[in-house]
Amino acid sequence: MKHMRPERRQGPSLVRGDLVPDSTYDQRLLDRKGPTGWLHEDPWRVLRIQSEFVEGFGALADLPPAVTVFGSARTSPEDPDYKLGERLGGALAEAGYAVITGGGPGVMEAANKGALEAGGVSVGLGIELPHEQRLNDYVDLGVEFRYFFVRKTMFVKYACGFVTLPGGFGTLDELFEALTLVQTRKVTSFPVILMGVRFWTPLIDWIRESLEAVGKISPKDLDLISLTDDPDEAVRIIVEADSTRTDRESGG
Ligand SMILES: CC(C)=CCNc1ncnc2c1ncn2[C@@H]1O[C@H](COP(=O)(O)O)[C@@H](O)[C@H]1O
Repeated sequence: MKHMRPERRQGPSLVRGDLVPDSTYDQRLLDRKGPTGWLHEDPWRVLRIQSEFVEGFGALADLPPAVTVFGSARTSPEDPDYKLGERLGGALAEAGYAVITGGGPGVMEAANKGALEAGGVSVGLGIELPHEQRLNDYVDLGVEFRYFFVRKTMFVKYACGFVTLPGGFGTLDELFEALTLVQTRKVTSFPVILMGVRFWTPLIDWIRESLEAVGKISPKDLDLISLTDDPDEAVRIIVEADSTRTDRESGG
């Protein structure tokens, strides 16, 4: 049967009938007075997301081995956790690791400060948030992201381990994403270290009693988490995992 309906080829797509628009993509692109809604439509967003990956990969590809540090944005410089973050950043830098954080205030700032003052590479991967905010002053290499999921890829791709200090929802989200990636072997020889024994012990107990005890995780999954208050111990765990990975990759 012959189609009498109007039709239009649009690149790889064919549209007919009521789906044929009044204008073409080119017209809309070139019409400076036209609507700007397309800037916020999904195909355009895909390009923006792609560009965020390209920018991130480009900025971070030449980093030395790095460790990502997570923790509360709300920790004040007087809080002992801030000191802990600083000491950790310093110890990582002295061991030759770049320190990556979310670039914000609190624990992120503390870890960046420690790394910078110890002469290390201090990296902040910022995120666009509803309230105005800038990268903390101790970031030497900063990349700003619009999309959380792109930024999270960078946290994992350019690190050989995660250290998590006390924090809230953001920190827990990052911690459990890391654990899931290790549990499902998307990343291997990748230590996940919790610092702040008093803060984390109730969570570890809950995981043991409410997840492991009823089979929601396997007993060995708990071994994926290390718990310490000592920055040097955290560094030692990372160095050890690093050499295991290097041995494996070189067939040793
Ligand atoms: C004062 C304030 C709330 C600022 C928020 N500014 C932020 N800047 C950068 N990363 C952030 C920020 N808030 C949350 N995050 C991300 O989520 C984690 C902290 O979230 P939370 O404070 O634990 O839940 C950080 O590791 C970081 O990656």
